[in-house]
Amino acid sequence: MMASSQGGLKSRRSTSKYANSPASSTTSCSKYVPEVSVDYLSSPASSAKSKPQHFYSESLPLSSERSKENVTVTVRFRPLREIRKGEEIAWYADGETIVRNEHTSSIAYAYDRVFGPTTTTRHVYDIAAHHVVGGAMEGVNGTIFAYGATSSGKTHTMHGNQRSPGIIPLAVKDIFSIIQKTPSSEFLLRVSYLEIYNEVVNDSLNPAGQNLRIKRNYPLSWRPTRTPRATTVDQQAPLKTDVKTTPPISDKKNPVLHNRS
Ligand SMILES: Nc1ncnc2c1ncn2[C@@H]1O[C@H](COP(=O)(O)OP(=O)(O)OP(=O)(O)O)[C@@H](O)[C@H]1O
Repeated sequence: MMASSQGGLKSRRSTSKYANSPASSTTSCSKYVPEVSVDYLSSPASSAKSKPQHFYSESLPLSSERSKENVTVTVRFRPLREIRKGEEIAWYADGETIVRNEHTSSIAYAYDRVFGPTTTTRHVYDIAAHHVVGGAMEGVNGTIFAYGATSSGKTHTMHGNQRSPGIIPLAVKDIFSIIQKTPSSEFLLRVSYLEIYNEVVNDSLNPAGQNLRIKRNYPLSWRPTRTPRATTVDQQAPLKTDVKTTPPISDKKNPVLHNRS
């Protein structure tokens, strides 16, 4: 299953948040546009093991025109390859918002959006993710993450391949396209790629960055009065994938990764 959220303008050059297994990217503008971030989360859903093997659920944000909610959940069915092994369809997409049980039709669940097995990742992106990326470029925090049982299609959806790029490459393409169309602004892009597996955080881009410690980006003495700020994974060495379109912005709040030792 995947879920996404959007909301809350970031303060200018505020600390970005990370904590994902596949990827996260942060974009900020050094002029008047506040720092924006797009985070991707995806992890094997151990709790979802009880689900039928062929049930693929995934959530992504819906376009703001379609939903006024800040958090939206969508489901994407992947093609049932297991049918060759005798597996049967247990759940199916009944229209655009309902997942219905094949055997007991009265059992059904409603989501913000349901995508059938023939839906392309591009379509999923356009409907469910594009507006989060656009919002992030305007300073609104956004998160898109995939959640689902093993082999349900999280990697296919988020990462994809050359023929069918996933949400992450499509988002990156959009981000650069927006940057190109905004010559009056300067941008700093940061990308980190982390894996969280069995409660252990590893930097997928740096073999030395294993078993990382999760830190908070506010002092322990400080207690949030309203919305808590995000917990971040800090990194000791500069991120290998920094893409700079301007001289780096000096920001003491930028995260630093530390090995857990
Ligand atoms: N929408 C889809 N269309 C076609 N093939 C798909 C689709 N979704 C997933 N697959 C295929 O199903 C298989 C499992 O998908 P994938 O590896 O993305 O699952 P996963 O959820 O990332 O699994 P794991 O949690 O074990 O890493 C892959 O061979 C993938 O190519």
